[in-house]
Amino acid sequence: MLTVENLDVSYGKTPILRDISLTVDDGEIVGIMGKNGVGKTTLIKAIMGLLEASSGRIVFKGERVADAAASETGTADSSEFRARLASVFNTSSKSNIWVSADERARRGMGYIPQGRDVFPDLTVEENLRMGEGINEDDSTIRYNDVYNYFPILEERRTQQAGTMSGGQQQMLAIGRALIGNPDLLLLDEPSEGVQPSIVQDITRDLKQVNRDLGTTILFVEQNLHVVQNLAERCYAIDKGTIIDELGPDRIQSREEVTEYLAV
Ligand SMILES: Nc1ncnc2c1ncn2[C@@H]1O[C@H](COP(=O)(O)OP(=O)(O)OP(=O)(O)O)[C@@H](O)[C@H]1O
Repeated sequence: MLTVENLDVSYGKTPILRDISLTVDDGEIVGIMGKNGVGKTTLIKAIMGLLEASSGRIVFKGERVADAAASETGTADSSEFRARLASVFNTSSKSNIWVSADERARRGMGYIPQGRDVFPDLTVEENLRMGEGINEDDSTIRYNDVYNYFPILEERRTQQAGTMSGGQQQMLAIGRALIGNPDLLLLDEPSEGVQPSIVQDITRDLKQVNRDLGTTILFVEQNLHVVQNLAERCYAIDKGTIIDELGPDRIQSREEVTEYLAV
């Protein structure tokens, strides 16, 4: 479903992610855990196409959606320079394949940002409708699915999203992504600002979505419960680099997991 190879991402000249490689198989639920500020959001945004890589590749469903050849300095500036050189000399640059976030969404990536970004003044139903149009299949089925997983959204269909709790807004953001019929759901800290009992509900619902619809899930988290109860496999990230990969047995070890989390 997804392969990330040797990805570097910088903000201006400040390198943030270094040599990130990971894979997510079709139908898998994979977590990326790490403490505050280690680069989790940066990674998920780069996969979604909201940030450009300075080097490395991202392959989604067998097609490259980002490919920036390795550069000496590893900054975005040098890849721009390479692209300019390629155009001056009329050579085809192997680097700088870049598929926009919109197009990645059309190809099947669904993104649930940190903080959810629901439209506070729109109703629940209007927010869900924002997920349409990405994938033009029969979305009636998807609405039924969403209301089935999150009955509270059906109850509150006409309520303004901004008046709902953090957990309900998170359900709405997941529902909005599901309306687009994604093959891969990318979630940025789904537990943030959500009370613990609702975190458990959301974890259970995401597993159910994965089982019923076959949706592949990649999430970043620093919440122990979510990591242990949602991930089938997990990468640990620190200072912009992947430092460990944990299988199911190690994920169940509280000591092993907490070592990588801010608890
Ligand atoms: N727009 C930006 N410009 C410059 N530096 C940034 C920007 N956004 C984030 N950073 C820096 O990049 C690093 C990684 O940030 P990122 O948000 O990816 O971490 P994170 O692991 O998601 O953290 P958190 O758990 O707090 O959300 C941090 O040092 C942060 O200060």
